[in-house]
Amino acid sequence: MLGLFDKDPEKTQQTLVERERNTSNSPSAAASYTSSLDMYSHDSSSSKDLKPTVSITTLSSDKPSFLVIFLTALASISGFMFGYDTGYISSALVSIGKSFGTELSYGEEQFITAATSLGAFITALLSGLIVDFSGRKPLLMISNLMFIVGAIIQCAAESVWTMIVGRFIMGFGVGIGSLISPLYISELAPSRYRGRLVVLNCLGITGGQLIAYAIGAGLNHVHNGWRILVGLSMIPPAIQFVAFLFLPDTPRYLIMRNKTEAAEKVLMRTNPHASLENIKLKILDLQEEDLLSECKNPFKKWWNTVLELHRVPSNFRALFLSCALQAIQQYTGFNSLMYFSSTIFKAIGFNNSTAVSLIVAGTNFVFTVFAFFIIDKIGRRLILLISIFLMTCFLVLNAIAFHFIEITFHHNSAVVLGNIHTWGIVIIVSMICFVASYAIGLGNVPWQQSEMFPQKVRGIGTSYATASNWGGSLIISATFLTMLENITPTGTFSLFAGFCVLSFILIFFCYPELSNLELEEVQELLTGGFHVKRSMQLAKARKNGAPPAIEKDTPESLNSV
Ligand SMILES: O[C@H]1[C@H](O)[C@@H](O)[C@H](O)[C@@H](O)[C@H]1O
Repeated sequence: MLGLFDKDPEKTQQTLVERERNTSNSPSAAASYTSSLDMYSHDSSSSKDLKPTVSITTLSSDKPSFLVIFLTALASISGFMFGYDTGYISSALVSIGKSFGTELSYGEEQFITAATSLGAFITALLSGLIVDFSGRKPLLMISNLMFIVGAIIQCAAESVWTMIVGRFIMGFGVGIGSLISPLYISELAPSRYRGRLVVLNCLGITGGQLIAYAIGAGLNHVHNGWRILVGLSMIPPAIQFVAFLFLPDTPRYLIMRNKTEAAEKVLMRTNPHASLENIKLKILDLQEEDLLSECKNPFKKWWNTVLELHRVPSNFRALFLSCALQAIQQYTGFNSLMYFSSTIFKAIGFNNSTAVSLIVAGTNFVFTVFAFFIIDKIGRRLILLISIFLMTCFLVLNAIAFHFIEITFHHNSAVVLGNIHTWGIVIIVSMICFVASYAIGLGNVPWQQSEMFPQKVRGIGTSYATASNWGGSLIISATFLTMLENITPTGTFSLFAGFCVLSFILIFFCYPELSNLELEEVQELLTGGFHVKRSMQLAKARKNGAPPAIEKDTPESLNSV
């Protein structure tokens, strides 16, 4: 199972025996920090009988240390930039046109908006290929430079094409940040708080969108106000860049690069209450997990990793689930509201569209805060199912309400025939409820993607998933208005509702509960099946503080869901 056992069985045996001894010699440490989750048959009483075993060291069940919270907040600046840069464009578009001499055409507006998603799509894929060589931190710092260069080009832009180039380069930063920030956070976080800490990054995204909308509304009537809006976006990446000059990379990455001492230092600083003994055990866990990737030629190493992502069934299950969740997040239509809410609300006769956009972004933010408090308690699976069930209900309500409103859509503008009436109110209320339902679950859980992959394929696996997100975002933003025109709003929202129903079924049968598990445990869970039932028992046991009672698994029991 782990490469360790294939390569040097004697050393392996020695290590494991030593670990057994360490743990039993120090019962208090073992009780407070260490638990052994043996997913496969193993008789610990006799070293001769040791078989492949995963022994997971839980460093601490305490709250995350100050350093972990600080690093999470700092990494979440990337989330903020993601939100701000995708958020400011809707208000900037209103005034940009006049600065370039003529009003922007519909196509130009689409290009300017989509350039960022396209740039993000490209770098999300590319940075996955290099993240295990370059490190997490340097890539985040490169994304900071791209944010700044992109913003400078836009601020100075005198033509549409310069603007598009600036947005495209900024998109490079968004793509890298959206991949690396949750990865960095989840590799540092204690397992019990991982969900919440990754949601902090989502709070950054939704907060960034809200602030961009608010500042955009404030600068609406200021001459060249959009340049100020874009200029302000340079401050957060500059702060992140300088701070990261002095801060560490993740222990998991440092182990991959054989920097054991540096990893030990980081683990000690991020887990101040853990004993040195347990830190060393944790390092052994991480080294065991990394052993298979020992290979001198970097290209071969990379290629082996790609092969392993696709060929090892547990990795492929992780890939399937993480890409599916990101695609579901986009294809169920939330961003159509984020980008086009003013168009929709104008269509039903509600003229203060800026206020409505602010309400949409505000609801998204407030309910992401709510998700922050409940995600590790309720669990990702249940919260996702509730979220998608509610989204379906509100989408259906929306589709019905639109059926009773006469609207004609024509070239990015909509004309409502008649006055706003009861059905208009139903649409506004159900859309806001739809946003709230999305934000408590589907808006966040897909970004927990890093936890599904073992260390070795985590970089590439999460980059596929992030690219699925940006690909979906690109497609929805490019087709939504066309869909409204061609298949009517009722048809469009029914289509999104249909996606929701399919997604619900997929998640119900395939998505295991991963909260409270160590990152190293998750891949074991995905071995031999999705193990949905088993995952729920395991997560519950972990939540209650007790290491789960391990029964001996046979291949058959592992195959049962
Ligand atoms: O998780 C985020 C968040 O929900 C944003 O509001 C949305 O615009 C993004 O597309 C999504 O990935």
